[in-house]
Amino acid sequence: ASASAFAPSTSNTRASTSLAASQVTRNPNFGKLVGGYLFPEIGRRRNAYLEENPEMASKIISLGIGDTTQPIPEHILSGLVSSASKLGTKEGYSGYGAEQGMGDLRAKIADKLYNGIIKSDEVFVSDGAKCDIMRVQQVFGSGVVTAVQDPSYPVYVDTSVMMGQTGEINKETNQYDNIVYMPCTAENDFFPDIESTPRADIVYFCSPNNPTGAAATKEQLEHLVKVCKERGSILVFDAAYAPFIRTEGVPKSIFEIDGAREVAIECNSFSKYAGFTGVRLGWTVVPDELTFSDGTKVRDDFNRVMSTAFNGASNIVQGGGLACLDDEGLAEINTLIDYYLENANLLKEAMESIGYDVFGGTDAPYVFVKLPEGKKSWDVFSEILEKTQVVTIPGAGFGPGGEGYLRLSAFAPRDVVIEACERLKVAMAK
Ligand SMILES: Cc1ncc(COP(=O)(O)O)c(CN[C@@H](CCC(=O)O)C(=O)O)c1O
Repeated sequence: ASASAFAPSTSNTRASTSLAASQVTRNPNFGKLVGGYLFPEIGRRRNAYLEENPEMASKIISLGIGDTTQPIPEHILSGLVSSASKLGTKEGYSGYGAEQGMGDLRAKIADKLYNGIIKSDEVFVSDGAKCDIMRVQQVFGSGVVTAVQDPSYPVYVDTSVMMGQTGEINKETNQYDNIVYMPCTAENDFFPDIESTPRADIVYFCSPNNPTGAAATKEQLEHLVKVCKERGSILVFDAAYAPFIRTEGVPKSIFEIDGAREVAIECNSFSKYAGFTGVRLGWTVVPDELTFSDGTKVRDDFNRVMSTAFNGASNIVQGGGLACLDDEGLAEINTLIDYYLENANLLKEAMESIGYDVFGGTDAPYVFVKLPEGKKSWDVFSEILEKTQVVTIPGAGFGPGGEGYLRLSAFAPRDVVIEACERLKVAMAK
């Protein structure tokens, strides 16, 4: 069992202390969430293990959370530093900026990353793709039906629950009522048979995918856009791992697909491009043509959320974003991504060498390992942690479709990846 295997998060337990309870009724949607968010739960279990085994602290290595580890390269760093230094001068100081982002950064994203197929005023600069997913959810509200790939990044489901779009979780299936789960399996190359799934208003689709590592082909994305168009659905395309795509012809943006402007929003991020996971810089593209059933523009409502509930991405960080998109910055990004892709290749080869079926890891920083029949991923997570002190992510944490798999992330330093491969080859040998 996936979610229910989590320790009940504090938000699910009634206050048992003597503190005087407020008279405020709790938002019932938060009570529907089962357990805590996946990644803090991984950290909790890691810490619980270390509490029991303090002597293992120096041995712990992580192939868990997809968090970058390589230092920010020189040119990109100079962008951050010079932006910060400017704030110390009269002529360079700036306060609140446009909530939608600096005009020249919006223009540079549209130009350098979309070759002009997107207009700069359709680009909204933010503090990250995860944050924008919740902002997009706020635009859609509680009255929509959401579809997700299964397995997928847990934020889509959890924010749908928080927004009141769902019923309770079905303890048998580990699926929330009123969410459409689109199975992504080894049998369908981790691309869902969309026609066979019920219509949803909003379809979240991540490619290259977290956790499976599958990068959808042009034909697959053309089909996805076509079905969304026919059904009047809005597609939220999460392209946070686009820079990892190296296979010729595989789209890096949904807007490479004809017709996407009428159906799609794209969330993206500098996190994995440039090691900005802690710097916090992302963007969302909402095309002018995208409208609701009453003809109003989705872009206008997204802009309303951004201007009402957000005061813009940091001016320092946006300076770093501008440097990322210089030729020197783009070259540095390529070098960083190559480094992580080599790590992914090492992980893939190591697990295949001991007889596992391994998916992803080619156009993505995640390797998705098929476990032996009947093995539960949370059990394997614990087994590996205890035997090898390597932190991984159980597939069940990404939805019921992830059960029976393990996600390994390629973001650790090279020597750590090599060490982890050696330990896993010993401990997981069939
Ligand atoms: C598909 C996807 N979208 C967005 C993000 C986050 O983008 P930001 O721009 O950094 O907000 C992640 C990071 N997922 C990582 C980290 C865990 C998390 O974001 O909760 C992971 O899956 O390990 C992701 O996997």
